[in-house]
Amino acid sequence: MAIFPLRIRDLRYQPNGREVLAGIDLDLGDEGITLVLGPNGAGKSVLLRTICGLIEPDAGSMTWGDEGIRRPEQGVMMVFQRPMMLRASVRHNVALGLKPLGVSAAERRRRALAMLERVGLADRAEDSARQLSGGEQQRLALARAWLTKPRLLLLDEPTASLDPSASGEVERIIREIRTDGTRILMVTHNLGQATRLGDDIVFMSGGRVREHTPVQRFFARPQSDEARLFIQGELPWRMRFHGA
Ligand SMILES: Nc1ncnc2c1ncn2[C@@H]1O[C@H](COP(=O)(O)OP(=O)(O)OP(=O)(O)O)[C@@H](O)[C@H]1O
Repeated sequence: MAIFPLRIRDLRYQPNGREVLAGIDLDLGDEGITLVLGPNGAGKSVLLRTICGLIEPDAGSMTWGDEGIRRPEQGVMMVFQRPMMLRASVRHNVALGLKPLGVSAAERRRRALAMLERVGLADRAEDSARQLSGGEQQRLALARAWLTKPRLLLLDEPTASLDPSASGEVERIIREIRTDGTRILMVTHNLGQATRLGDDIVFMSGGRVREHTPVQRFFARPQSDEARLFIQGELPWRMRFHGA
């Protein structure tokens, strides 16, 4: 079942009256990597969690595909900045996502090992997942999501605490996942990474989407003063937290 285009209209999340999402409008087609940029507290993580179904919005609509499905039953996965690792081997942790899909144990093992090859963790397959470094855990989490062949993958700052080499490895895997046909929506604070990976940029502040433009245009000719100041690293704090 087609889940794109995803159409988000006037989406609001207001816990205790606080406007965390203040009327999000966003359209996502079925291809590419969209990077979500914006200052701390803009609502980027909350938007991803809402799209994933982890947060119930207070108002607005989110419809998937031309049939306007309210929530797809499968095909949407999210990887967090600090991924959850079961107290089990790397291989078991990767195979985890296949269990609910009814894949046999032998096939889960085969596919998990093949996937570990692709993310450069084959030699760690039988090690404890919790002993992996931060970068390796992030690769494991990407492998776990990728194995389920999601249509949409939501990534919340996947390289936030990684060194440049580990970040580069994660970026390579993200590109491969995209080439494999998965649509990606990813939050980052790394503007270099946004230019390397992104097809388009969603710029958020104050719980709203201020711009949604192709990556080159965003950096060459930002439409709003806020985006221009953000790119220059000069967005004043009051705009960061309260919107324009
Ligand atoms: N359940 C909640 N109840 C109240 N406030 C919340 C809740 N969830 C998030 N917030 C607040 O909403 C704001 C937006 O949070 P969010 O984590 O989405 O920001 P962000 O843009 O991802 O920021 P950062 O770049 O720092 O990760 C924050 O001020 C956060 O404290």
